[in-house]
Amino acid sequence: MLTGVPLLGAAGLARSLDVDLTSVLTAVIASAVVGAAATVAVVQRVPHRHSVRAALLAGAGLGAALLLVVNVAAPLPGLLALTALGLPWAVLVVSGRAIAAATAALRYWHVGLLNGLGLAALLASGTAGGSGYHWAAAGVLAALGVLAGATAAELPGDAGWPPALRTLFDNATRPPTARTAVLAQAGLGMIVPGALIFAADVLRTGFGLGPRGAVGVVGDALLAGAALAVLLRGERALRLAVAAAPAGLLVAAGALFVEATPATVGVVLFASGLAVAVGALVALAVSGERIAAEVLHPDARPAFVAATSVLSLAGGLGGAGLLTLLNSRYGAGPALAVAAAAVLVGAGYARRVRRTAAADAERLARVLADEAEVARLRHSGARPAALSCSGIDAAYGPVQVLYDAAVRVGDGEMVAICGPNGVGKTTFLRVLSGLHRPGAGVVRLGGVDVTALTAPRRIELGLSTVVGQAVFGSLTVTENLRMHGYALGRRSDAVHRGVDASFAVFPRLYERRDQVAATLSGGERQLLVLAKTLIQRPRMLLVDELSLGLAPVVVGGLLEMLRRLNALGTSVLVVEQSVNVALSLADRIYFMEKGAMVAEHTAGELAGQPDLVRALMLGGHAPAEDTEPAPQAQAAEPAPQAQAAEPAPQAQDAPASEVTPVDGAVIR
Ligand SMILES: Nc1ncnc2c1ncn2[C@@H]1O[C@H](COP(=O)(O)OP(=O)(O)OP(=O)(O)O)[C@@H](O)[C@H]1O
Repeated sequence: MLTGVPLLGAAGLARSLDVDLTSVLTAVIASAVVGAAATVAVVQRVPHRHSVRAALLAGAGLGAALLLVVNVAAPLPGLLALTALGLPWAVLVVSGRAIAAATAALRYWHVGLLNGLGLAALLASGTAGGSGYHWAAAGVLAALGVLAGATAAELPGDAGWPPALRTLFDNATRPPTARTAVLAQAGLGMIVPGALIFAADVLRTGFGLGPRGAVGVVGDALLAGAALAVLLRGERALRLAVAAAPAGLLVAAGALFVEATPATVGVVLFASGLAVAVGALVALAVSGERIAAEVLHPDARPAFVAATSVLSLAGGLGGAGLLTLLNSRYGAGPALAVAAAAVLVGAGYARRVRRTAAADAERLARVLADEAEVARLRHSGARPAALSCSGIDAAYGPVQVLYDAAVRVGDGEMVAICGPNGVGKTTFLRVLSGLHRPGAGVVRLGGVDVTALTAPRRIELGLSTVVGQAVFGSLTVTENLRMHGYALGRRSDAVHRGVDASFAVFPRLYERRDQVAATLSGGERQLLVLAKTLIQRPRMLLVDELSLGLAPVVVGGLLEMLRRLNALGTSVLVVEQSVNVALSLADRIYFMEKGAMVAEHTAGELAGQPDLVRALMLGGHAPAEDTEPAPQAQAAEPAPQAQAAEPAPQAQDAPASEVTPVDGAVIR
């Protein structure tokens, strides 16, 4: 699969290797199916299930035995199947290991793959003419793919089956360093596999070698490249490889122009140039991957390996097509020279990787330290925070909105986030609930890292979000509640129990149980939205601007309901523009400014300190001596001031004690 044999070059290949075209295409398809199915199976399941691990190892062993047969009989399917089956192995060795061991394993997998390709090519050139593709072998390969798929399908998992490719890439590319490295694979993949296949053809046509001789020279070059890839280590390899890869390709291209030299010298020159280029490119890929692996959380590494492989395949197909095209139009030498230039451009990623790696590694260190803390808490019998997140960056296209944002909501705690319009509060909640993908950072629910999980999975884990007043207007209150229960996949008796529990907490809704939701007042609709969360019995509730657009008297009632939910054991995080509402509700308040949390205070610290509160809301920072807000903040940022100073409909400036709930009790 990694080799990504070019469909466009298949005809030339079939000719040069004396294998019929149908066989080549069948081999490509069979290998792609096996590789994709096995990769996806491993990526999704293996880190968690030992039995699957064993099954896949057995499958890979079987595949290896099969390869011996296929390699001897037909070289091309052998090469393809080797790479297809090699990928899951790589994922296996990388998953769940310490960084050093995983990166070493990754490195040697690449080297092993190169050696395997070289040996298979030599074996083929030494023992076989093309004898056509064995249909029986294709059947076994396809069966292996089905086996891998079936193994995965019967197991429960996070991403469902088939898993979304988007999820795979999302998981693999969260830190910028990993993103660059994954994308670079498309560029590198363009050259490596394409060049090999192309080289065999050039050796046949340019130097007059027979199919066995051509494949043999490529095999030699690959073995030499493998040796070079071992020699080029660490970060230095990035710099060396950037120079060596294009140089190697130019030497190979040059060999084609030196017509005066005996053919053997030309072949040696060509093969050595190819070896240098391939070895350097592999070293480049591995170094980039190694650095990326160091900044990736161990759980994300399998997805990373799979994503790089998928892009290599895409690059391989594109690159081989491009080389074939250039070769047919302008000849082999110019094609190789263009490839060298492309490598030079593509290799610029090395510098980018080095630029972002330090910051990403620092973030990962913080994440791992958090995890260690969660593990320690669990060990000591304490319950981890209901919700915690750190290092959250988020953007809409090129516009970054959140910067290293972090909050923590303890088990059973009620916490608020306050801040002026447009600072990113809603975006932050969207990140927490899984509706917006963060550029960086980690979200944990009850100590479990949910950053890579979809919104529905987070709901299953006990997270619920209240945004707006989303109800079905044509359905009654009871029907709305039931509908929500069924949508969550609850059984009928559980739904009925949930509806009864909601009515017990919200008697006002019980009174209107047969009224269609469209005729409810705004506050009642909001109550209905809150009641829906009761059916869900969330462990953690996120609430966005509960008070928005509602009269203070209605807001008071809603706040009381939130308190009841909290008393029933639900931890709550509310986003509020009104500090008074936040103060009347929360144990702690975070203040947000320009996408970052700039202050955190307990409600007790803020009580009776209006100047401090005003300063925090206007500038996001406490005044030095708890007096007037900093004058320069006022002068420098007139817009947020103006926005915040405007009284909100829910009487933002009214003291908390003046907010009266529906039932008549005074909220404090
Ligand atoms: N879908 C989007 N595409 C582009 N930019 C967006 C999008 N949604 C929000 N933004 C921008 O991101 C920034 C933060 O918006 P967000 O809604 O998170 O802020 P907020 O603090 O919740 O504001 P408010 O209190 O007014 O609801 C704003 O500048 C907004 O214009």
